[in-house]
Amino acid sequence: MQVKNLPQEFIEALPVLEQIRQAGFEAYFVGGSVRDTLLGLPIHDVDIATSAYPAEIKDIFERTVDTGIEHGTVMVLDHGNGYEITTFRTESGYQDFRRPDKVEFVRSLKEDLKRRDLTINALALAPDGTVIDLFSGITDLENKVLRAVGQPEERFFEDALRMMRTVRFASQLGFSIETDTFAAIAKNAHLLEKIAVERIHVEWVKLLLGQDLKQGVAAFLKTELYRYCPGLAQQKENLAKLLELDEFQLADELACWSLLCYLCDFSISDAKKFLKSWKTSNEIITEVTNVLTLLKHADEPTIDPFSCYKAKEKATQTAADLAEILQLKLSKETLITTYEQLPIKDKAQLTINGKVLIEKLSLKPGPILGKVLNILEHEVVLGNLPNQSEVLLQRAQELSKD
Ligand SMILES: Nc1ccn([C@@H]2O[C@H](COP(=O)(O)OP(=O)(O)OP(=O)(O)O)[C@@H](O)[C@H]2O)c(=O)n1
Ligand SMILES: [Mg+2]
Repeated sequence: MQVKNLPQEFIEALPVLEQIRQAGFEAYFVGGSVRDTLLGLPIHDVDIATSAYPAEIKDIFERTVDTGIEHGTVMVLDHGNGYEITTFRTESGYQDFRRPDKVEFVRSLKEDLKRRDLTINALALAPDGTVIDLFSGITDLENKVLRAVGQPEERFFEDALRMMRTVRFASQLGFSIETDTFAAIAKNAHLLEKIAVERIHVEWVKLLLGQDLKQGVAAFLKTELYRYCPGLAQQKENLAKLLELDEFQLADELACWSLLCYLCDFSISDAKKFLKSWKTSNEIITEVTNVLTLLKHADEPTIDPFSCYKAKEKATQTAADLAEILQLKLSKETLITTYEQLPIKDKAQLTINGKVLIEKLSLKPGPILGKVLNILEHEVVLGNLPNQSEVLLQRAQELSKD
């Protein structure tokens, strides 16, 4: 097969491949960018593989950085963008199911491709556009099949994360998993326990953001990979609720975690523990908490404006999107409109503040002042008082006397 029009990202990298070839070595584009090009999808990282050893690459180019020299990866800076160039390699002795005991550099493209995870990821693209397809990856792309290269179990023993990658691709691409590959995942799902949660996290979020999430989730459940993910072992039925929903597409990581926590019916403190076990960022934990607090009103037709004010824009938008996906009684429109109609979105927008109250009303800093400000904020947010300084000062005066 021949790719006629190379994507711009590849065209820009051609001088790098050309320079390696002129030095007498082979060089190809490999990995996800080749797969995505053949699928007509945008590409995000350009990986280059070569028969030249790292030391040889460093001789060929002037500006290089040892970004992953022990795996055979050198970054070349000579041609504008930085390009990661990895020497063809084979690996052996995966005693811990995640890293090879030994990486060996080789001169043969075939040796390199045959230790890659899936046939659709084991394609190489030559600078002239020729696709090197040694494992029928193109047929699998056409048939929308995810098939491990060679013996599936061997590939998953090499790196157990590949099992999560496979279900992630099922979701991203809407492909089905070939029978033997599927059976090998089901048999070895427990090996996922050997994998760092940070790596599983990346795949899990990509799975949930996939356009064919149901396909990915169905495989995740059926292979029982879920049993070896943090906090999900007891959640089979709740996860299966994802399969019952109408078609939907999640917007971002916050939506993913919020939806999960909601479907699992986690309390705020359970949700925090769950998210911590996945090592999500503190920002995600805070925002998910805000979304779940809003969704406590899921069965009510309206929501009080102060709840939206407290949750802020991002969480309200996310709760609104989930309200639509879950077809809650509390509708998307209600959440959005309630937020948009807030007289103020932030305390800083109040026409008075502590300093003003101290100056104009001779109030003293302390709990009373704080309480007065809170009441004013509340009443302005609820629309009970206009956000006008004279009105607020007058009300503050009354309140401070109480
Ligand atoms: N556990 C892994 C990770 C990666 N690869 C190989 O390395 C390539 C690049 O890996 P990576 O960028 O992590 O994944 P992509 O397949 O490119 O997917 P994405 O589009 O998400 O980057 C893969 O295509 C595959 O050939 C592999 O065999 N096993
Ligand atoms: Mg990639």
